Amino acid sequence: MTNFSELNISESTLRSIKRMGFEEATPIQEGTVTFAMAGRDVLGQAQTGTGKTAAFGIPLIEKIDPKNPNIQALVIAPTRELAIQVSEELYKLGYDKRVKLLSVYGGQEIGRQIRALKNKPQIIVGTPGRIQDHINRRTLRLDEVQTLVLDEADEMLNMGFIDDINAILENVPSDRQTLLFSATMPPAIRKIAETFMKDPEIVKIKAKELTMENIEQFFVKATEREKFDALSRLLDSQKPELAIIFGRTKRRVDELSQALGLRGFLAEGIHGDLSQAKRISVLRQFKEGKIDILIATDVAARGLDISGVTHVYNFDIPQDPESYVHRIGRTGRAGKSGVAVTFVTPREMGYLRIVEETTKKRMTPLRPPSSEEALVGLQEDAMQSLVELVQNNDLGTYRELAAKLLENNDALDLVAAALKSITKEPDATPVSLSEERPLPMRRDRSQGGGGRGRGGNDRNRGGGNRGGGDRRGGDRRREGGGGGSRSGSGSRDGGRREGGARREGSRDRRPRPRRED
Ligand SMILES: Nc1ncnc2c1ncn2[C@@H]1O[C@H](COP(=O)(O)OP(=O)(O)OP(=O)(O)O)[C@@H](O)[C@H]1O
Ligand SMILES: [Mg+2]
Repeated sequence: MTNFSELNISESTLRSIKRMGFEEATPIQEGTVTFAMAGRDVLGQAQTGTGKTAAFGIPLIEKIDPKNPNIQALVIAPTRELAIQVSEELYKLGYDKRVKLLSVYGGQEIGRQIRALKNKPQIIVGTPGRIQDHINRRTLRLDEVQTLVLDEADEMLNMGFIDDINAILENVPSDRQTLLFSATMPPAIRKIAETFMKDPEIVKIKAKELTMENIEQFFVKATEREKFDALSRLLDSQKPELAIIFGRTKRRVDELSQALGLRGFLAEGIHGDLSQAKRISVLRQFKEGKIDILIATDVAARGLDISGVTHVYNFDIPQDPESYVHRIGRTGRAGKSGVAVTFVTPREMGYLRIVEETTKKRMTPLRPPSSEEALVGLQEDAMQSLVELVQNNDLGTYRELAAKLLENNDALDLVAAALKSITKEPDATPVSLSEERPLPMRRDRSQGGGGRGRGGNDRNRGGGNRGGGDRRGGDRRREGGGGGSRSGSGSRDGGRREGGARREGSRDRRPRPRRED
């Protein structure tokens, strides 16, 4: 690792970096900063959680002329949450230079954004739909933009944002510098690079595996019906500090959060049908540890940096390996360790193997504890805490109470009763989840081309309405934003697609909505 001071970075930015607590530059930062500060376009790939934001953020901040009141840099991100997070990181990086910055995304009142735009921000971070909306309203002028960043460009492509991005770029000078980043580089990214970039320098951090080594990866083979009990026993035994559970559809997320709530877990769901305010508040509670389990569709999988996520559970195996990489990458960030557990039904095993081929890493089979084993584990915890209390030696008046109890009771019975009362016995409250249809049988990635085989027939095969799920999650392009446009924000985009729709309720055969939705 290299010290930031060796990278020709100005004093003010170095001060900001230091304040952020970064000591040494990560490899992607070293490579990107060097090439980007020399004016080159950069296509950057490095594993999840390795600091790609600052990798583009530092050269971007360095290039801003604080005396120039125009918008000099534009950062486009696929989801609202990510736009907010990236703008926070840029704000910190640009703090000492007094750089002015604004984030614009769907679901937030557009009038407020228009007023804020009049304050002459120098950097805009936003989601594609809302940026375009501002361009159409002539409230955003991009003709002085010198740096363009596409964070998670392949995801934006998957979400169907290509037209929006093309339209945005028509308003950005062609002699700009373009920086493009992701942890995965599926084939489609090459097309984006050719379309949007000039002779890009590819900064690819070589790693044996696509996923981080410090994430332990397991899989649990279980039928659809067994999955929930297996999950709740695993949560009891693994006791994650903060966990993210990914589900395939919005319905799934809602049902899982209710079911986990019934079993006494502090869990909340997040997906694109929730209002923006709700999404932000759930994320905040999770970051503050007020809830310890976040259940999400892929909306949270891209780029979100929440420190302290110890476990990621894929309650439903993702359809494509790239999603897997981004999902599990929410743990094991910035050098920390993490655990990822993927549930897979017997007929989905082919998907598991495809994921393993892509990541070049085998997952270890894991058998969740039986309910008896789970009970034993929890009883051991109870014993441990009793022993610790004894060792702490501050039982005060409790000793007198104990002496009184011992006058009329058997000592063994008393200790057993104390243990029983503090053991958190596994909660077997019955819950009902609608069954998700397993992914179609598939043993190879023959769809090629688009990297994730968008809209492939097998994705829709066997469609039909099951348990009402399609009514809620049927439109894969709308995930992430429906709430925004319907909540009367006055925006045509309403953030309609921001948030990772494509895999949610994708069994609907309805044609995709046009972009005015
Ligand atoms: N040089 C550094 N030293 C220490 N911590 C760092 C450094 N650079 C970044 N970080 C921290 O590491 C975490 C992950 O960074 P970031 O979100 O930029 O990762 P990423 O590579 O973009 O991941 P993803 O692929 O998931 O988007 C952040 O909390 C960030 O503040
Ligand atoms: Mg990132």
